[in-house]
Amino acid sequence: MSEEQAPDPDETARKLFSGPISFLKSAPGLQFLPDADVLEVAFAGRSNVGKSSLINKLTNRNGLARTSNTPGRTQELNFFDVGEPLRFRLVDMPGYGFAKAPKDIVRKWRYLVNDYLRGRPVLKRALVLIDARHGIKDIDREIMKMLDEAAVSYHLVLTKADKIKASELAAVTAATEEEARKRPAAHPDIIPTSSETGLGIDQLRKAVIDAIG
Ligand SMILES: Nc1nc2c(ncn2[C@@H]2O[C@H](COP(=O)(O)OP(=O)(O)OP(=O)(O)O)[C@@H](O)[C@H]2O)c(=O)[nH]1
Ligand SMILES: [Mg+2]
Repeated sequence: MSEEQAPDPDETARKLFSGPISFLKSAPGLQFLPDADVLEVAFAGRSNVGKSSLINKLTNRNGLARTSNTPGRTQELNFFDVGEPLRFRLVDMPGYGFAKAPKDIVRKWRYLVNDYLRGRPVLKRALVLIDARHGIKDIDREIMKMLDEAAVSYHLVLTKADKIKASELAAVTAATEEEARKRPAAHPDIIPTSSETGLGIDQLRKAVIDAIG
Protein backbone atom coordinates (compact mmCIF):
# COMPACT_ATOMS: atom_id res chain seq x y z
CA MET A 1 0.00 0.00 0.00
CA SER A 2 1.46 3.34 -0.95
CA GLU A 3 0.38 6.57 0.62
CA GLU A 4 0.80 9.90 -1.18
CA GLN A 5 2.63 12.22 1.16
CA ALA A 6 1.40 15.78 1.04
CA PRO A 7 4.32 18.22 1.10
CA ASP A 8 4.91 19.66 4.57
CA PRO A 9 4.29 23.44 4.20
CA ASP A 10 6.84 24.25 6.93
CA GLU A 11 9.48 22.22 5.12
CA THR A 12 8.61 23.85 1.78
CA ALA A 13 8.92 27.32 3.31
CA ARG A 14 12.22 26.39 5.01
CA LYS A 15 13.65 25.30 1.67
CA LEU A 16 12.62 28.55 -0.01
CA PHE A 17 14.50 30.49 2.66
CA SER A 18 17.64 28.40 2.52
CA GLY A 19 18.75 29.20 -1.04
CA PRO A 20 21.57 31.59 -1.94
CA ILE A 21 21.25 35.13 -0.62
CA SER A 22 22.75 38.31 -2.02
CA PHE A 23 22.96 41.54 -0.14
CA LEU A 24 22.51 45.13 -1.28
CA LYS A 25 22.85 48.09 1.03
CA SER A 26 21.22 51.42 0.25
CA ALA A 27 23.59 54.33 -0.02
CA PRO A 28 22.43 57.66 1.40
CA GLY A 29 20.50 59.59 -1.22
CA LEU A 30 20.13 56.55 -3.44
CA GLN A 31 16.75 56.17 -5.06
CA PHE A 32 15.49 52.80 -3.98
CA LEU A 33 14.45 51.72 -7.40
CA PRO A 34 12.64 48.44 -7.27
CA ASP A 35 13.38 45.52 -9.55
CA ALA A 36 10.07 45.03 -11.29
CA ASP A 37 10.23 41.27 -10.92
CA VAL A 38 11.49 40.94 -7.33
CA LEU A 39 8.78 41.22 -4.69
CA GLU A 40 9.64 42.67 -1.30
CA VAL A 41 8.69 42.15 2.33
CA ALA A 42 9.93 44.84 4.71
CA PHE A 43 10.81 44.48 8.40
CA ALA A 44 9.93 47.59 10.36
CA GLY A 45 9.92 48.31 14.06
CA ARG A 46 11.44 50.22 16.91
CA SER A 47 15.13 50.23 17.27
CA ASN A 48 16.42 47.13 19.07
CA VAL A 49 13.11 45.27 18.65
CA GLY A 50 14.90 42.43 16.86
CA LYS A 51 14.45 43.04 13.10
CA SER A 52 17.93 41.96 12.06
CA SER A 53 17.89 38.96 14.42
CA LEU A 54 14.60 37.78 12.94
CA ILE A 55 15.95 38.01 9.37
CA ASN A 56 18.94 35.91 10.45
CA LYS A 57 16.69 33.36 12.09
CA LEU A 58 14.30 33.12 9.13
CA THR A 59 17.16 32.52 6.74
CA ASN A 60 19.00 30.37 9.27
CA ARG A 61 22.15 32.45 8.80
CA ASN A 62 23.91 33.96 11.75
CA GLY A 63 25.43 37.32 11.06
CA LEU A 64 23.70 37.92 7.72
CA ALA A 65 21.96 41.04 9.00
CA ARG A 66 24.05 42.90 11.57
CA THR A 67 22.56 42.80 15.05
CA SER A 68 23.62 44.89 17.97
CA ASN A 69 23.00 45.87 21.54
CA THR A 70 23.33 49.48 20.48
CA PRO A 71 19.94 50.78 19.36
CA GLY A 72 20.01 52.45 15.96
CA ARG A 73 22.59 50.11 14.46
CA THR A 74 20.80 49.77 11.12
CA GLN A 75 20.49 53.25 9.59
CA GLU A 76 19.94 52.36 5.94
CA LEU A 77 17.69 50.02 4.07
CA ASN A 78 19.38 46.65 3.71
CA PHE A 79 18.07 44.40 0.97
CA PHE A 80 18.51 40.65 1.12
CA ASP A 81 17.71 38.84 -2.08
CA VAL A 82 16.72 35.29 -1.35
CA GLY A 83 17.53 33.06 -4.28
CA GLU A 84 16.13 30.07 -6.10
CA PRO A 85 13.62 28.87 -7.02
CA LEU A 86 11.40 31.68 -5.77
CA ARG A 87 13.21 35.00 -5.82
CA PHE A 88 12.14 37.58 -3.26
CA ARG A 89 13.65 40.35 -1.20
CA LEU A 90 13.70 40.89 2.56
CA VAL A 91 14.19 44.52 3.51
CA ASP A 92 15.75 45.35 6.89
CA MET A 93 14.58 48.86 7.73
CA PRO A 94 16.27 51.28 10.07
CA GLY A 95 14.70 51.18 13.51
CA TYR A 96 12.69 54.09 14.85
CA GLY A 97 12.16 55.65 18.19
CA PHE A 98 15.31 55.13 20.15
CA ALA A 99 15.87 57.48 23.03
CA LYS A 100 18.29 60.32 22.47
CA ALA A 101 18.05 60.08 18.69
CA PRO A 102 19.29 63.38 17.28
CA LYS A 103 16.57 65.34 15.45
CA ASP A 104 18.33 65.08 12.11
CA ILE A 105 18.37 61.28 12.37
CA VAL A 106 14.63 61.24 13.10
CA ARG A 107 14.01 63.50 10.12
CA LYS A 108 16.22 61.36 7.91
CA TRP A 109 14.31 58.27 9.03
CA ARG A 110 10.94 59.83 8.17
CA TYR A 111 12.10 60.81 4.68
CA LEU A 112 13.69 57.46 4.04
CA VAL A 113 10.71 55.46 5.24
CA ASN A 114 8.12 57.64 3.54
CA ASP A 115 10.04 57.54 0.26
CA TYR A 116 10.42 53.83 0.49
CA LEU A 117 6.86 52.97 1.46
CA ARG A 118 4.94 55.08 -0.99
CA GLY A 119 4.03 53.90 -4.44
CA ARG A 120 6.15 50.78 -4.42
CA PRO A 121 4.18 48.08 -6.18
CA VAL A 122 6.78 45.38 -5.46
CA LEU A 123 6.37 45.87 -1.70
CA LYS A 124 3.90 43.14 -0.92
CA ARG A 125 3.85 43.34 2.85
CA ALA A 126 5.46 44.96 5.83
CA LEU A 127 6.11 43.14 9.06
CA VAL A 128 5.77 45.54 11.95
CA LEU A 129 7.71 44.14 14.88
CA ILE A 130 6.52 44.86 18.39
CA ASP A 131 8.49 43.96 21.51
CA ALA A 132 6.27 41.46 23.36
CA ARG A 133 7.36 42.94 26.69
CA HIS A 134 6.07 46.39 25.81
CA GLY A 135 3.20 45.97 23.32
CA ILE A 136 2.23 48.63 20.76
CA LYS A 137 3.61 52.12 21.46
CA ASP A 138 2.59 55.46 19.89
CA ILE A 139 5.68 55.41 17.73
CA ASP A 140 4.50 52.05 16.31
CA ARG A 141 1.10 53.59 15.63
CA GLU A 142 2.88 56.26 13.58
CA ILE A 143 4.32 53.69 11.20
CA MET A 144 1.05 51.73 11.18
CA LYS A 145 -0.67 54.93 10.08
CA MET A 146 1.90 55.45 7.31
CA LEU A 147 1.26 51.90 6.11
CA ASP A 148 -2.52 52.30 6.33
CA GLU A 149 -2.28 55.48 4.26
CA ALA A 150 0.08 53.97 1.72
CA ALA A 151 -2.23 50.91 1.56
CA VAL A 152 0.65 48.53 2.25
CA SER A 153 -0.71 45.49 4.04
CA TYR A 154 1.16 44.55 7.20
CA HIS A 155 1.43 41.85 9.79
CA LEU A 156 2.08 42.63 13.44
CA VAL A 157 4.81 40.38 14.82
CA LEU A 158 5.62 40.13 18.51
CA THR A 159 9.34 39.67 19.21
CA LYS A 160 11.41 38.41 22.16
CA ALA A 161 8.54 36.21 23.37
CA ASP A 162 11.12 34.16 25.32
CA LYS A 163 11.52 37.07 27.72
CA ILE A 164 8.02 36.90 29.18
CA LYS A 165 5.73 34.30 30.76
CA ALA A 166 3.21 32.41 28.63
CA SER A 167 0.31 34.18 30.39
CA GLU A 168 1.84 37.58 29.64
CA LEU A 169 2.39 36.58 26.02
CA ALA A 170 -1.26 35.53 25.73
CA ALA A 171 -2.38 38.90 27.12
CA VAL A 172 -0.17 41.01 24.86
CA THR A 173 -1.18 38.90 21.84
CA ALA A 174 -4.87 39.50 22.60
CA ALA A 175 -4.37 43.24 23.09
CA THR A 176 -2.36 43.50 19.86
CA GLU A 177 -5.00 41.53 17.99
CA GLU A 178 -7.72 43.85 19.19
CA GLU A 179 -5.82 46.87 17.92
CA ALA A 180 -4.98 45.19 14.59
CA ARG A 181 -8.66 44.62 13.94
CA LYS A 182 -9.25 48.38 13.89
CA ARG A 183 -6.52 49.03 11.34
CA PRO A 184 -7.50 48.98 7.68
CA ALA A 185 -4.25 47.48 6.33
CA ALA A 186 -3.33 45.21 9.26
CA HIS A 187 -3.57 41.43 9.05
CA PRO A 188 -5.87 40.15 11.81
CA ASP A 189 -3.49 37.37 12.96
CA ILE A 190 -0.65 38.28 15.30
CA ILE A 191 2.55 36.24 15.11
CA PRO A 192 4.43 35.80 18.40
CA THR A 193 8.11 35.01 17.78
CA SER A 194 11.45 34.48 19.43
CA SER A 195 14.77 34.55 17.61
CA GLU A 196 16.19 32.76 20.66
CA THR A 197 13.87 29.75 20.78
CA GLY A 198 12.58 29.74 17.19
CA LEU A 199 8.98 30.26 18.28
CA GLY A 200 6.80 31.42 15.38
CA ILE A 201 9.58 31.21 12.78
CA ASP A 202 7.84 28.62 10.60
CA GLN A 203 4.62 30.63 10.77
CA LEU A 204 6.45 33.81 9.81
CA ARG A 205 8.15 32.14 6.84
CA LYS A 206 4.75 31.00 5.61
CA ALA A 207 3.36 34.53 6.03
CA VAL A 208 6.21 35.89 3.88
CA ILE A 209 5.69 33.25 1.18
CA ASP A 210 1.97 33.94 1.33
CA ALA A 211 2.54 37.68 0.85
CA ILE A 212 4.68 37.24 -2.24
CA GLY A 213 2.37 34.59 -3.63
N1 LIG B 1 16.09 37.20 24.24
C1 LIG B 1 15.98 37.63 22.97
N2 LIG B 1 16.80 38.60 22.51
C2 LIG B 1 16.64 39.04 21.25
C3 LIG B 1 15.65 38.49 20.38
N3 LIG B 1 15.73 39.14 19.19
C4 LIG B 1 16.72 40.03 19.31
N4 LIG B 1 17.30 39.99 20.52
C5 LIG B 1 18.41 40.82 21.01
O1 LIG B 1 18.01 42.19 20.93
C6 LIG B 1 19.08 43.03 20.50
C7 LIG B 1 18.68 43.83 19.27
O2 LIG B 1 18.47 42.95 18.17
P1 LIG B 1 18.59 43.45 16.65
O3 LIG B 1 18.17 42.30 15.81
O4 LIG B 1 19.91 44.04 16.40
O5 LIG B 1 17.48 44.60 16.64
P2 LIG B 1 17.09 45.60 15.44
O6 LIG B 1 15.62 45.76 15.51
O7 LIG B 1 17.64 45.11 14.15
O8 LIG B 1 17.79 46.95 15.92
P3 LIG B 1 18.19 48.26 15.02
O9 LIG B 1 18.95 47.79 13.82
O10 LIG B 1 18.98 49.07 15.97
O11 LIG B 1 16.92 48.94 14.66
C8 LIG B 1 20.27 42.09 20.27
O12 LIG B 1 21.08 42.11 21.43
C9 LIG B 1 19.62 40.73 20.08
O13 LIG B 1 20.46 39.67 20.46
C10 LIG B 1 14.79 37.44 20.90
O14 LIG B 1 13.88 36.91 20.25
N5 LIG B 1 15.01 37.07 22.19
MG1 LIG C 1 18.94 46.03 12.77
